[in-house]
Amino acid sequence: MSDSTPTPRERLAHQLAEAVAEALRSDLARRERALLVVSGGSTPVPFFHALAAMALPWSRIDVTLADERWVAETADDSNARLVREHLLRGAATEARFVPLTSEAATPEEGAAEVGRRIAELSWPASVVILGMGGDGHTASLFPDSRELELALSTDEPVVAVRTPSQPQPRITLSADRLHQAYRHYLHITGEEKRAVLGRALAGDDTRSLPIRAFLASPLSIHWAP
Ligand SMILES: O=C(O)[C@H](O)[C@@H](O)[C@H](O)[C@H](O)COP(=O)(O)O
Repeated sequence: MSDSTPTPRERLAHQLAEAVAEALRSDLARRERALLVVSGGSTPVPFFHALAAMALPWSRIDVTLADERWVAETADDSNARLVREHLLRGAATEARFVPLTSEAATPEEGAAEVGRRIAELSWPASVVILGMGGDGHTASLFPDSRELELALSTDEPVVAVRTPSQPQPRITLSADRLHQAYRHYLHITGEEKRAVLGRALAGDDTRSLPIRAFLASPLSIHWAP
């Protein structure tokens, strides 16, 4: 295989970027603005690069996050920083990015303001991109979070989340808000996550594997080894 041959994960990233770009174009043919909700972590980076290179009317696209760590945008683990560095570049800098943090010291104090900001976007979203962790979490819906029940049941747009397995306090779009989209794409890679997804598909206890909150409605699964 020559160096220029894309890896399966690179091909996956490009195929997903093409699907998302087509979805955005289709929605923008009938509405003034379109909303794209993306997840953080490491998996999305090649997808962000591929999408940023797509020819789109970026000035008519709003981008926000499925969740965020309550850290400054200068922090290494800020999802807003990840989006600004890897997606909002070139023509895509014209997109309107709406972050999930505020000046408040904690997500609990900032949730009302962030919730108002999120609620003002052009819902239903055109696309929600979900990732998944090895524990079956998606966004910041974690099995060991004491706010999981609330995040799965509230109609508030965002929920402040404290999770023993995570070093930072977080804020997440609620499951109800994440469901308010025309399309949901799950972007995962590797054998471990394929096995987790297989377990999730074989059961129905959402609290143990929160990704299950999105398996009962249309979900386009994008996986590469
Ligand atoms: O803020 C985050 O980390 C994400 O929103 C989170 O839900 C992510 O999608 C999974 O943790 C998978 O992360 P990786 O892509 O790094 O495996």
